[in-house]
Amino acid sequence: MNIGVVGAGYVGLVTAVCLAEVGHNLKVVEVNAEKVEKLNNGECTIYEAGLTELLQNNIQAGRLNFTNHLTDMINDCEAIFLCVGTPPKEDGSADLSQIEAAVKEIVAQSNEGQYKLIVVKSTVPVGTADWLKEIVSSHATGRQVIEIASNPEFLREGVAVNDFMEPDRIILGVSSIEGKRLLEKLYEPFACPKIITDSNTAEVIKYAANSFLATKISFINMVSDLCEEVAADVSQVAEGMGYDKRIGPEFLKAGIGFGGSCFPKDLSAFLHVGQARGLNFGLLEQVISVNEERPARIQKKIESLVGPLKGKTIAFLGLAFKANTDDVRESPSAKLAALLKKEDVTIRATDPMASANFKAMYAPLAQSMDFFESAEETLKGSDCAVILTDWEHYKAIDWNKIKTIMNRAAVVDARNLYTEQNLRQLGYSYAGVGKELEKLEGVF
Ligand SMILES: NC(=O)c1ccc[n+]([C@@H]2O[C@H](COP(=O)([O-])OP(=O)(O)OC[C@H]3O[C@@H](n4cnc5c(N)ncnc54)[C@H](O)[C@@H]3O)[C@@H](O)[C@H]2O)c1
Ligand SMILES: O=c1ccn([C@@H]2O[C@H](COP(=O)(O)OP(=O)(O)O[C@H]3O[C@H](CO)[C@@H](O)[C@H](O)[C@H]3O)[C@@H](O)[C@H]2O)c(=O)[nH]1
Repeated sequence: MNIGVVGAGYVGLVTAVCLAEVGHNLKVVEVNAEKVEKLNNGECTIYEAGLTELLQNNIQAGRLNFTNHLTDMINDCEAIFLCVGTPPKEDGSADLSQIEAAVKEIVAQSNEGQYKLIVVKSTVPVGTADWLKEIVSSHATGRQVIEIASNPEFLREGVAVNDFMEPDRIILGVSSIEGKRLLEKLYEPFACPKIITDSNTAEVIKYAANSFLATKISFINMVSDLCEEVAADVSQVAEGMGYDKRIGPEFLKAGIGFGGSCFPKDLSAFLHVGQARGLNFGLLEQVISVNEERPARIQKKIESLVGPLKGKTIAFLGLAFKANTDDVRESPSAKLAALLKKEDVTIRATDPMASANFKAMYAPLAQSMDFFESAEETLKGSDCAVILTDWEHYKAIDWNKIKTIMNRAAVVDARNLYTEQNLRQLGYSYAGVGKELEKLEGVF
């Protein structure tokens, strides 16, 4: 099938590459000319495991290309996926201006008489597809046959290719037999449950899924605070809860809280959607509030190990909002850095993939920080190491050697990457999240 994608960001690029991989012909329109040039040369614009190889293979196979102009692709494609941004407005609601502009452009450029399905993959509030249908009918000049469908995306950054190729489910919010048939044919190569529904239901599924996952995280973070008070171990609490099939083990890792381009913005938007209808969505307010307190809690842990912060040097291991991505949107590291800078702290920072993005996105803050390539270089002369991103290779750091180059042997492990006993045996003062095992040492 000939398919178009609007927006070559994290979702658009992965969608296009993966749909090309299963045999479709993809044309991607992206406003950023630099991205288009790089992508057509087979250069991946995001760090995502396995993506570069698939990008290059599919360009070579002639199934994938990128352009700056909608006119280059619009009338060849039966389905056009919208993968543009839906960032938060100041009041927390979703800004749909990129979606609106893209739909108006598609309508303006579409040939008359030709059926076209616009598929909204961006995360949008309930009612968006219906609103877009009104825009289409009020802007269509003649006999364009343009339909809107909703197909929310559930991929996670870092494992996006795998998530796209082997999804847990596919949600198809459609309003006609023609739209349903087209999407079923398009997704035929994917063997997973497919839920065919209306667009309102599809839109609610996406926000509800993200809000539920974020609720699990804030719940375990709340419990982890209690564990610290009563000398219990949150990792074992999560394990003990997770074996219950009704709860499940995923998304129960306590830490510095959730970040990224999705959970914070989608929770705010879902809260806004509920409140706008006069409903009690206070549960989500609490989920957000627990999450917002996490960086300050980590700051307190640093203080508990090194004393007053003024004039101290703190080493940040990790700037990405989680491992295996170069994305720093809503990164907890930026929130902690802003708090520590108020205390006149020197921050030395490193990340294997995300330093450049961090410097670009948090320019004024980043200018007051020092960046290094390796963890070892970053830790030199520091008073405390803070593990902020759960990069696997941080597990292999030789902390025995590092002790000799740090100013003080102290580690705050905001991701519970290490076992406290090991670091304490090496002579470190150590604080994880949700475990004050010092009190239990010698018992187990
Ligand atoms: N990032 C994720 O993991 C993820 C997962 C699922 C859903 N989503 C949702 O998908 C949407 C996109 O997210 P993202 O992370 O890919 O965003 P992004 O900012 O990485 O990418 C959006 C891209 O669209 C381009 N763009 C904007 N308007 C355009 C237009 N009119 N024509 C062509 N290109 C245009 C931008 O230049 C940018 O490259 C959001 O609604 C997000 O909530 C994101
Ligand atoms: O047990 C956990 C799991 C995650 N996190 C944090 O939660 C955030 C989000 O993690 P994750 O969900 O893995 O990353 P995203 O790539 O943001 O993916 C989420 O957001 C996407 C955009 O909507 C959805 O498509 C995905 O299904 C949804 O998992 C990160 O800061 C993680 O460090 C925790 O603190 N504890």
